[in-house]
Amino acid sequence: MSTTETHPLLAGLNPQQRAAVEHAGGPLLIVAGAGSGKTRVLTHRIAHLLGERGVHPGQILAITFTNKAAAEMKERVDALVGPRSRAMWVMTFHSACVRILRREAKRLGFPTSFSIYDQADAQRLMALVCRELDLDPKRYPPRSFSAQVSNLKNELIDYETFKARASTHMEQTLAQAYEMYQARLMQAGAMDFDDLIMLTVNLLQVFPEAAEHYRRRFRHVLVDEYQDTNHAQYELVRELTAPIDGGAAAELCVVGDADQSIYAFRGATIRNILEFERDYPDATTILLEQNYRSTQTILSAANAVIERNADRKPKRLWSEQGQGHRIVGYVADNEHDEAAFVAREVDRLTDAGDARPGDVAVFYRTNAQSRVFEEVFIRVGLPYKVVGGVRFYERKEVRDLLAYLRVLANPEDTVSLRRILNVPKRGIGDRAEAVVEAHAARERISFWRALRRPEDVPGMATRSINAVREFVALLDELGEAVETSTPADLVERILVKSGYLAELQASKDPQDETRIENLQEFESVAREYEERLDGESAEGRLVDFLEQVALVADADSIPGGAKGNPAAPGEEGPADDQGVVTLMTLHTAKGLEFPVVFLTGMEDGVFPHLRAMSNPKELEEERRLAYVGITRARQRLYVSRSWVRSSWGAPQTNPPSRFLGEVPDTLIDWERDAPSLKPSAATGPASRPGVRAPGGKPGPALAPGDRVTHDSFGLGTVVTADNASGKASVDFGGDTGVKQLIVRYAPMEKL
Ligand SMILES: Nc1ncnc2c1ncn2[C@@H]1O[C@H](COP(=O)(O)OP(=O)(O)OP(=O)(O)O)[C@@H](O)[C@H]1O
Ligand SMILES: [Mg+2]
Repeated sequence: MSTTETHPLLAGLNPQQRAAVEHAGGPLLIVAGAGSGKTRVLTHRIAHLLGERGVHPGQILAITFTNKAAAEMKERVDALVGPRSRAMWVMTFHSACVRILRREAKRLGFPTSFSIYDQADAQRLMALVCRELDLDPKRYPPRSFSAQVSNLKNELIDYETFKARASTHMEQTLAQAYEMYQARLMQAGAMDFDDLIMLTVNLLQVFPEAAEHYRRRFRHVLVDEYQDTNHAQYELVRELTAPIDGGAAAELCVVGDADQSIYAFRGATIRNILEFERDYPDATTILLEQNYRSTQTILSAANAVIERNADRKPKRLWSEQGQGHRIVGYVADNEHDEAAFVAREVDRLTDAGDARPGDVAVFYRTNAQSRVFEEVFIRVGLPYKVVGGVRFYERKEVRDLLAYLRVLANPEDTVSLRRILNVPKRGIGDRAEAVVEAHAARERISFWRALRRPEDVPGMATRSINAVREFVALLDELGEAVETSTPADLVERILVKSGYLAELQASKDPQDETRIENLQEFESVAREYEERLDGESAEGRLVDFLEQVALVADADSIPGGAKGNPAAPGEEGPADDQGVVTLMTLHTAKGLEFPVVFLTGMEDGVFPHLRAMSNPKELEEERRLAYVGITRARQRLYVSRSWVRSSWGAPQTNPPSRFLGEVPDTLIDWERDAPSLKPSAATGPASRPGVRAPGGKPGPALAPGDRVTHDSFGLGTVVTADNASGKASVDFGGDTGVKQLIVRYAPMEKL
């Protein structure tokens, strides 16, 4: 590679990558395995468009899958081209659609300030609809209806179409619920997440002027993680890149890896990538084969696993990074021991100067698995953050506050309005709510309009009428402040004027203290939003603020992000920062990379997920998820499983994950390949050299019959104790029953 004539932008790219960056004209598909630089090609391509081809940033639409990925891509482009990147749309499908729909909402019969219902809101609304239709929740579970409607929308099937072809009774009932659900959304001036995509596609299909506008605007459309687009998103891309009158279509560049498709359950279809060439006959395809991320050992493991999937184009990734470290395996006694092992290893790596906490990621299959890691990490003082999962925006108090804000932005938002009707308690009970609802339905007026004239509602008690009047007056008063206040000031006003804060402050429940902290935290979210406006006035920005919140509150939300936690993991982190360990699900890990990765819970029934084990198709999806997990690691990979794991509070033993068996033995060093808990085991991990306890503090020596007191479980009696392994089972009686504890980590004292 001669560097003398190479533009700096193109240095650091291999010939295939360079070709992809320089390609001009027809559609471009880049298919390649993990870590081969697909995302890097996208960012460099954008920089090249701006720098070499005179493209204006406003003409670029770059789509990523998660907010996190969008933020990272923006950062990378920013580093390459500077503040000019601001005019560019680098965002998720959902964010891009919101932007389009805000401008065009009127055409579709929605107010410009339409609300966005996330999954929880959508499920709530569906539950209301099912109740209104008098459906037996056992036979017609609202959650399942909500999921099915979501699937239909991902396939761009509206309720009319579905109704016309519904044949079974079940389908007809679903069609009815779908129709009413849409009507209620429309009345509320709200869209759910799937509507954002579907309605944008509708808009582009039904209004040629609108379509023309966006096709002329976006001359370059780039999509990362294309393998995870669903049908609706696929159509959206097609619409945006259709030829314009008397001109050419926008340039389309998509990158993806069929082996990393992990969202089939959300309607993503690998078809989109496998058949791109058929759908876009003049497409150019570029393959990338060199992996720049991982050691050969890690790649070999990933290749060995993914090879088991049928129907895939074989490809072999190679790396120039050498074999590197072998994979380290660990069989834990239980999930606490597994977490302790991870904590210990992180300690060891940091002490040895081999890694910083910020270099380390811990992956697990389901959100719930984070809790034990959190507990153990807190106990040993290992700093961490959870990405996704523990959802700040799903906490009750945060949702209540959001509901207030949404009602102020749009009082027709009935779901939100009903949520806060009696929160804090103000004497508007279920009965009053029900009569208002019935009245609204009879008079064909909105809930809000009915609420404004409580004296007209038949069957309302005088006391309720007064309570409703006060509530309406409160909203009117708050509503007057919307145009003149900043979102953070509005938050404060709501908390004070509604009495919400006072109620929490008066409470003796320690949980309510946490609630207050969360509300404070929310206020800082609003303040941070205002700071990001860069001097622009924040007054009257409620709708814009809510939109941003709705989007981060989506599946990949980063709760810690609101607190300004250390920046993104990996190469982008500030150099002087030790960072913190990142905990996340495998799904969230997509597209990211870390020097050190722990793949935990490698057990059949956990990963692969129990649900997937009897279904070959789903099992293949789980295997792709394993491939995603393994290929996040740059230098070191750990795999662990637990001998016993509690499931619904009861201990359960799972066989090792079949994916472990698919990794060649020669690649793994088992630090421990059997649990220490087996009845006859005389020596435990504590007695082994090289296995240190973090903190190193031995627990109290226990014997059966000893009395102990535990911070959470209270008084208990030791049933069995194995002082060599440091494990004990303790009977706490009552609902708690017998618990398996690792004595040195348990917040427990011997009496
Ligand atoms: N030509 C190159 N020279 C040096 N480093 C590279 C090159 N191409 C990519 N890399 C580096 O390799 C790593 C992986 O790249 P990138 O994240 O773009 O891969 P990807 O194909 O998008 O992976 P994934 O499939 O996991 O999304 C990054 O750290 C990137 O900077
Ligand atoms: Mg990528």
